[in-house]
Amino acid sequence: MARKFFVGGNFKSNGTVASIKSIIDGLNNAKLNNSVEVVIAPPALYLLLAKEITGNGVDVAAQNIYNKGNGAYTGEISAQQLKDAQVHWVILGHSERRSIFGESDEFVASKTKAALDAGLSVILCIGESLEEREKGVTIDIVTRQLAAVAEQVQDWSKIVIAYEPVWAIGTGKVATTAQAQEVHAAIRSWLKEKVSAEVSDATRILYGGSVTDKNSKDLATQPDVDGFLVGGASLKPAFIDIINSA
Ligand SMILES: O=C(CO)COP(=O)(O)O
Repeated sequence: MARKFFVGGNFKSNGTVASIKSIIDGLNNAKLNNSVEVVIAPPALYLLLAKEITGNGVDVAAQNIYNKGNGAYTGEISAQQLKDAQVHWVILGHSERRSIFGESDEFVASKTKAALDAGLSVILCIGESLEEREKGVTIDIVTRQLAAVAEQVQDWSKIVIAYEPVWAIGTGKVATTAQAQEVHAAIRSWLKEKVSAEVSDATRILYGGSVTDKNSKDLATQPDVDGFLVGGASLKPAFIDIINSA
């Protein structure tokens, strides 16, 4: 089955009203390949602004939710609130959430379940650290992260997986096309074995970690690379070339 190429822009905790308007203006005025699904994730404070001004077929994602509904959870945003604000996507399990904020595989899985239950679509991030790669346990780590989700989630139709090796995030050290393809293929086999052949075939698997307009074309040639989750370069005009590299 043909999987629609997907490019996400994770702005992380970057931007101002002015700079986010200017990035979105750039996207609105660009000629974007319409066979690519594009989703940008500004910081939560700017989601409504982004929703209001983003056009050109580009959608908007949050970078996180809490796993409970509305209630006494100071500082958190619920899946229901995103739904109410017509934000249809959320990034979950990003390595910065896992490592800086101590989110466990189970917690990420419970947030994924909460998001799906509310009708949101999820960009689910997984990936190994440098130490884990050097120990040769990359596939064990990513499949452990996926297995935690599979314990709480049956329907994978609204999940896009982003493989983001931690050692490649924000370091300028991009995975080689072979390294990316090897892990993406392993993720797809795992989905086939543990979920279903249909889900394995249909699920988009994005690569993330130092993607730029210089390396995106090569990475996009790999059979199991169905798009990108872009950090730093999503804040720059080069993001448009990355979108169009499919
Ligand atoms: O973490 C990332 C996207 O979620 C990748 O970040 P960089 O593209 O800045 O390496």
